[in-house]
Amino acid sequence: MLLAFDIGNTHIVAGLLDPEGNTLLSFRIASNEKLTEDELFSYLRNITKFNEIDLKDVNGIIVSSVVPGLITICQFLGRKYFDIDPMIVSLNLKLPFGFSDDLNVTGFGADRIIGITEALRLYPNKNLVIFDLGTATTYEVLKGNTYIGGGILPGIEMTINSLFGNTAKLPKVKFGKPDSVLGKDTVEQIRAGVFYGYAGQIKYLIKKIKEEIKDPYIIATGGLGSVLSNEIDEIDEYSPELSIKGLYTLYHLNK
Ligand SMILES: Nc1ncnc2c1ncn2[C@@H]1O[C@H](COP(=O)(O)OP(=O)(O)O)[C@@H](O)[C@H]1O
Ligand SMILES: CC(C)(COP(=O)(O)O)[C@@H](O)C(=O)NCCC(=O)O
Ligand SMILES: [K+]
Repeated sequence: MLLAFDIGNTHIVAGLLDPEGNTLLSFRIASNEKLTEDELFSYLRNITKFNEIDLKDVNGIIVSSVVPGLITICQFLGRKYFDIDPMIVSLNLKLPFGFSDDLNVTGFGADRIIGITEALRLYPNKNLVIFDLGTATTYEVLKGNTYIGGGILPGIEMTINSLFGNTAKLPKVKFGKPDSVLGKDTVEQIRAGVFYGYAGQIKYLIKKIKEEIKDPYIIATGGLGSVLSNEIDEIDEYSPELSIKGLYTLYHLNK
């Protein structure tokens, strides 16, 4: 059984996958740099116990992280509780894709590597666009199995938080599809502006990307992707498990 960690700036998504790559369990905990390996293990132990999964069956660990400090915690956990040195996702691993020559990929996010890896396994013969809507939103553009470029923009909740944090009178609102673009009070007007404004940003980005590559298949993932994907018909698929499955695929490519 593979223990996989997808560590983002808001959440750690942990997954346990069987030898065939089926997800037996996945859970989320807050990305907190003060987390210790003992706390992480206690979450893991309690949640697997509740789901009647035996941690003794863990025979591999892989970690994708965009929070450097939390990589170390996963390494301590692997060594202390499993006697396993976790595989760390980076550009040094064997990847199922390459980068076009004009790119400088220094510091390329590990979360982006695993999303691309899984999207390519699912759709090996298509031009691909992957939107990962998390703390930040990223998009990746692939021509066949060559990464030709992408983008990064503030995540949806970051947009809401910055509106709330930088104004005296605006409340923090919950992201979601409002009834109308015409908000009838302050809260509805924030929800309308953020929801349709963010959808518009993604739609325009897709329009511009389609000027660069022909007939791309467009996948969205990330915690904030589901409600937005339903609104944007250019998005072909919302795949919440893309990252965790990408960790399984990458692990077996490098084991
Ligand atoms: N099951 C869930 N529980 C809590 N938050 C969720 C859940 N699914 C999605 N979210 C939303 O996803 C956001 C985090 O998305 P995620 O892709 O995990 O971010 P990151 O990878 O940047 O840490 C949270 O801010 C939350 O709004
Ligand atoms: C852009 C990101 C912060 C997104 O991470 P997340 O929203 O999952 O927390 C992450 O991919 C990252 O730290 N990237 C490094 C810079 C780069 O990929 O070029
Ligand atoms: K992410």
